[in-house]
Amino acid sequence: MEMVATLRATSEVIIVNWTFQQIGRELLQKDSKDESPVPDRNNYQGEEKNDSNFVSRPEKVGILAAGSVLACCVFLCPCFYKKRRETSDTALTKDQYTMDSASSFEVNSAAEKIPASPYRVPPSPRFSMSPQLSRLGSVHLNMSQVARATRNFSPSLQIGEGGFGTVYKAQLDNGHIVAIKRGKKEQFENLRTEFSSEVELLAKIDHRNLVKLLGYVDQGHERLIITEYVPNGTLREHLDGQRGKILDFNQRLEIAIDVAHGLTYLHLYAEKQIIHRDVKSSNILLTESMRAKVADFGFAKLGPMESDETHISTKVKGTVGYLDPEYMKTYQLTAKSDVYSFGVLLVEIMTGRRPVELKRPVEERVTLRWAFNKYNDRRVTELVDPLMVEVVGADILDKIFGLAIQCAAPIRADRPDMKLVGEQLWAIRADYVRSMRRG
Ligand SMILES: Nc1ncnc2c1ncn2[C@@H]1O[C@H](COP(=O)(O)OP(=O)(O)OP(=O)(O)O)[C@@H](O)[C@H]1O
Repeated sequence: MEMVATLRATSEVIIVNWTFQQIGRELLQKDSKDESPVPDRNNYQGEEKNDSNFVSRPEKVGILAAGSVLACCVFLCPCFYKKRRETSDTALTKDQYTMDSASSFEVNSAAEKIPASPYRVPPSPRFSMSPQLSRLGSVHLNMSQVARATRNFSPSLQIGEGGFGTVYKAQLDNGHIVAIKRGKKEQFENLRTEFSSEVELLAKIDHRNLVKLLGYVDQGHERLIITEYVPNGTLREHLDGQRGKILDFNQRLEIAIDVAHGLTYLHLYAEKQIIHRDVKSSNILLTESMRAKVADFGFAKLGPMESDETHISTKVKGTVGYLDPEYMKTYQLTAKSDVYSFGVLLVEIMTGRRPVELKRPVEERVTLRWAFNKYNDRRVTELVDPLMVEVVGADILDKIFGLAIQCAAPIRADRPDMKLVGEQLWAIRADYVRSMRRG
């Protein structure tokens, strides 16, 4: 495929753990010495070396993740080492797709260089929203109204739990159903950034593929974010078969297109560019008609402000397994980091597999790498989620996996932008519909 033919794998990707950066580097360097060059099936100039940390499934953790990631690396490096020796003659870049641990995390690194913006909340011990923000959102509640709506934060109304806090389904006095995210009290100080980030960014966006902010409460020790309620669970739950009917191929394609549209809006059409930084299947919520909305802007960040700036330098945040290796290595964040995560997500949507599955045979544990191998061997039909009943033509699958792999290219310059990704997915869907009509 032409797009994939442009892939270049040239950077050495460094392990997640900055606290133990040096040790991690040494491990990886030792490991990577045994790596064979990795030509892609078309034109892959594989020199990429990557990190090798495994955990079983994505979950948000704090800075301690760095330590656990290193621990995983220490335990699992021998597996990689062995594997690489065993398969040194394969025509595949092992290291390119080894970004594999799966916890959300953040790491202190280079100083943040985001220019001041009228939307950013200045740090303050009491943490209050700017006057501008306090007028945003169409739902204005005080704490007693919130208590009524959530029946005093009744566990029976709890619909989820994340790094920021607990999410409740709530009914307002006017009958509207909303989701209320309540910040964890014990993380009061840590929440300041995440809360302000989420509120500021959500307040500025209005797109059918992005979860809408309706209001917020910042009172005493309460941090509450009120958003539209999206009733049909997360994409991950659907892929796991926890929500009844298994997603068919067309639904999966449409979900991918919706996510691409939501991200395109954030990157290109929002008042200021917004980089989500935590694109993953558990942050994609589905409506009853199976349309997708991107949620959870807790890690989102404004993109470069000046036209001559190519990136912002900032802490590494996100979920391991979906994290852009170039961002991890350089601390340089661009919209292409979301494109990388989207590539991982697209593989997940089509295969049903999480980015990292430790219970699999070693060569299948990193889903992206496994998919790349199959793609390279022209065996894409073996990648399709076995729960999906339809038979999809190899040509269509080839295009989808080719696009996903292009999105997850190790070098950001090789990744398409989200707008192009959406267009490509549309074209693939049109091909698919035509092929269905032909029977
Ligand atoms: N607007 C919403 N409508 C319906 N359900 C929601 C909504 N927002 C969140 N949820 C549910 O609550 C769960 C927790 O959401 P939250 O964004 O707090 O955490 P997360 O994304 O799962 O984890 P983390 O923030 O640690 O990455 C989601 O997985 C989802 O099931």
